[in-house]
Amino acid sequence: IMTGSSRPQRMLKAVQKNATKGDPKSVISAIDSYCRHKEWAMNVGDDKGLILDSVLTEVNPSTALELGTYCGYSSVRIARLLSPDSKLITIEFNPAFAIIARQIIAYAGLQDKVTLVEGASGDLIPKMKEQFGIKSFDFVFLDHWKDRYVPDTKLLEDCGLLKKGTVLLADNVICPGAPEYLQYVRNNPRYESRYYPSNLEYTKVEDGLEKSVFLG
Ligand SMILES: Nc1ncnc2c1ncn2[C@@H]1O[C@H](Cn2cc(CNC(=O)c3cc([N+](=O)[O-])cc(O)c3O)nn2)[C@@H](O)[C@H]1O
Ligand SMILES: [Mg+2]
Repeated sequence: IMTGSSRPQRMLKAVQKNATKGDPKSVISAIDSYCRHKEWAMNVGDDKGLILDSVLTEVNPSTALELGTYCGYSSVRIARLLSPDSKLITIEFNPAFAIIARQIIAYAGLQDKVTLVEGASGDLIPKMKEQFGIKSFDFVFLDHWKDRYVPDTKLLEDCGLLKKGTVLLADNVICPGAPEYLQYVRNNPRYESRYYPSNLEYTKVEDGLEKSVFLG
């Protein structure tokens, strides 16, 4: 049996202790402060989070997809910026993480804007149209296993879930790195790609986000 708390459980405790219920901004800063000062965790973080915010504000998506929920930090960052009738679908296959993410998303008061689906992205993407009535996504945030970025991007294309102008934003393209993904989107006439330099969450290590616009 597993005893003691997990890192995600401690992160949730920090939110419950330091954030204000229904206030997404306070949830974000509670997690950032905990992960910067107490215990590192693989959230996109505050530095790259500002880039995520600015791309989201520019795109203003009606339907957004996130691959790799983890504890819900970026789900909260994304959902807080969505306009009233817009939705975020976030896919997470680790049930222990999903339980925590649901609580953190609910603590921020964003449960009505976020649908967390448990399972592997490769299995769930083909079900998006029929199960969730999605025609196409306006925005996709990739933050799951780095070797799934290319296959899942191809799957989104093949399932007709990308339309002209859909923006893909990929985390960790430098650290831990997603070299095949950079190769794929940068040498592909169907994408217009741009790199946003930053640093790995809560560290001075170089990392960044790759923004790729699907040209149809
Ligand atoms: N195919 C998949 N489908 C659904 N969920 C998935 C899938 N692969 C991983 N996940 C989930 O993403 C969550 C978070 N996650 C992300 C990664 C990959 N990301 C990293 O490994 C990472 C690693 C560092 N790092 O090591 O410095 C920094 C980061 O920002 C990262 O995103 N592994 N688990 C986990 O809960 C996992 O179950
Ligand atoms: Mg990441």
